[in-house]
Amino acid sequence: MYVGRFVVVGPEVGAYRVSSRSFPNRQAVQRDGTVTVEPTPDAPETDNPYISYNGVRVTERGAVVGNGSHVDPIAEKLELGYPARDALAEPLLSLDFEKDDYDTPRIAGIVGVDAEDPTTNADGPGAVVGTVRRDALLVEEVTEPTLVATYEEDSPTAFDLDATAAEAAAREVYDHEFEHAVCAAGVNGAAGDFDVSVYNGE
Ligand SMILES: NC(=O)c1ncn([C@@H]2O[C@H](COP(=O)(O)O)[C@@H](O)[C@H]2O)c1NC=O
Repeated sequence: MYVGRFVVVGPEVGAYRVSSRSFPNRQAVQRDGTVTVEPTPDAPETDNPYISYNGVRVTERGAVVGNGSHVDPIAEKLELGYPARDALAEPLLSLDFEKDDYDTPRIAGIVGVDAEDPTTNADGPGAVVGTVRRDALLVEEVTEPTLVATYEEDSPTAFDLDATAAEAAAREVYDHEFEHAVCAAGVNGAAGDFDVSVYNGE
């Protein structure tokens, strides 16, 4: 099954996988707490605005994962002190689904939300996941690893993630049977202390 890009988001571990039929020549590059999805040096030129972006951004109040340019404003709103639910919801709503041939949804999540955050019920680290599609804006707290993908699995649903560490999470989602894996990133930890890892296959 092809589900396109997907995130898995839990309170202390999360991951993002790029799967792609159209733009497979891409890699995940880590610089400190940021993972950028970008074309490989041998990739054909494209003017598609949706294929290069930061897919992970770590902040002091949670680690953001997602499939496009909304990751940056979500991280910035967290850093500004917005509650996690609102930091996730506002950029999804204002940027909306992608204006491509597929109306590709934007998907995102925040891992390791500070226990003080007013929009989670968690005593320890919390997590929020969301998507904006043509027909919905869904944003909710989750207490177990939860998947949302761009296609098919396009509403948050429980996901059986074994990994508890960033590197293992990146590998696990890369190796998942969903088709056309390209690259992946993993994150684990809690606010103020996150590990980030990327995996681009062998
Ligand atoms: N985030 C990404 O890495 C990404 N890769 C491709 N897209 C969009 O999704 C469309 C379909 O891509 P594909 O056939 O690779 O699933 C592309 O034309 C592009 O508009 C993306 N946008 C959202 O997922």
